[in-house]
Amino acid sequence: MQLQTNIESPRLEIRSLRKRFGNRQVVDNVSLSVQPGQVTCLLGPSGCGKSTTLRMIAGVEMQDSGEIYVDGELICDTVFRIPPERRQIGLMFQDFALFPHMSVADNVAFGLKGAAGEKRRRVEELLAKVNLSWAIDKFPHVLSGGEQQRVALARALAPRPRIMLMDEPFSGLDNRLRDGIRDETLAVLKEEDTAVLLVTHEPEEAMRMADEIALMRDGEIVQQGAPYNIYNAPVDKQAVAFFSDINVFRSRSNGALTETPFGQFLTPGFGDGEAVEIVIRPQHIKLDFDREGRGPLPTPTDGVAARGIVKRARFMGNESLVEFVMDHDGSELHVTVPNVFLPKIGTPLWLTIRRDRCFVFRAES
Ligand SMILES: Nc1ncnc2c1ncn2[C@@H]1O[C@H](COP(=O)(O)OP(=O)(O)OP(=O)(O)O)[C@@H](O)[C@H]1O
Repeated sequence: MQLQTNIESPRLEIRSLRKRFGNRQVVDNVSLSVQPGQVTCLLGPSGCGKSTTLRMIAGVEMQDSGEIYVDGELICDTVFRIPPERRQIGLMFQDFALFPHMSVADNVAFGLKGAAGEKRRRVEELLAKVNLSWAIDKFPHVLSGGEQQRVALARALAPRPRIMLMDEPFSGLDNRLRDGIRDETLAVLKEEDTAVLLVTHEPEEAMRMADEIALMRDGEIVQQGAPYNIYNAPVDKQAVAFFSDINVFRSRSNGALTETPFGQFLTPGFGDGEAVEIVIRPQHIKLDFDREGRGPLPTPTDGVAARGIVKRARFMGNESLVEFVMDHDGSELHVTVPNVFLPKIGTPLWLTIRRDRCFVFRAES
């Protein structure tokens, strides 16, 4: 059956999907949509319900409630259900397993219907797109991991799926290969105008691949938006921490202001005495030298400087990580500095925090 296309609607739309295993709500009220040629990443820690969401869309798992639409057509709710093989959805998983006894051409042609000549043309077209025309008559075992992955992509795309569901598709690959394959895969998927829902637990992968990120936690989508917004306007402390190491200062609001060793922060909307957490990433703390017990003068953008003593400094490749014990309360702060900066243990330095890069949250109980 050919599903009808409704131009107005997203290519994929899921509404309020829920799934429970035993007494655990594994997917809880998940809604999202993906447009053609767009990549949405479901990003979250292991066990948060990403794969279960994908399996419901693929049709291999039934939701307890909620609906799935493709181009505006209902393909599944709790009563009506189009079987998986008729959903025009392509799948790619980490263990993509090509058929070992079939040539590359036969692997790619596997899901294709129609005349032999037509099938051959589609196979050739896709192998050219993934730069594997030379491998058309080879068998999978003579190809590298990255090449096999590209064959798997060609195979999944061959029947022109309207949607591609990818579950950690690159995690089996060597680190050095991964970036190149991700970029090539993305280019081919965009060219084919496929809507992609990609599951990953790696923030770097989501930032690299996604037009939109849906951040998932305990079965729920806690934030959804462009990578830039998710990174720069996180909804809570955990959302900041998912993308990088964090520093947290705790204080209490008073008269819409919160005092910290780094100066005052505006905290409108917080009640008097309410606990506040100010969160900053290590790369947004600036360092300055100690001038006989004094630091730099306060500025409106950086607030007041506070002194810390170097506890440890390590070179990490692109940056150096310096750990401080702060004079004011003995707390530890982590700071990253580009390139090589390895002050001796015990060196006093002054820290200022970029106020525009701080996130102010209600303290979690
Ligand atoms: N068929 C099942 N029966 C019972 N529990 C299940 C089943 N499938 C998944 N779960 C549980 O549901 C939770 C979510 O699993 P899911 O695979 O969706 O998470 P995930 O976010 O994709 O994690 P991972 O990245 O580790 O695969 C897990 O705790 C898992 O053990």
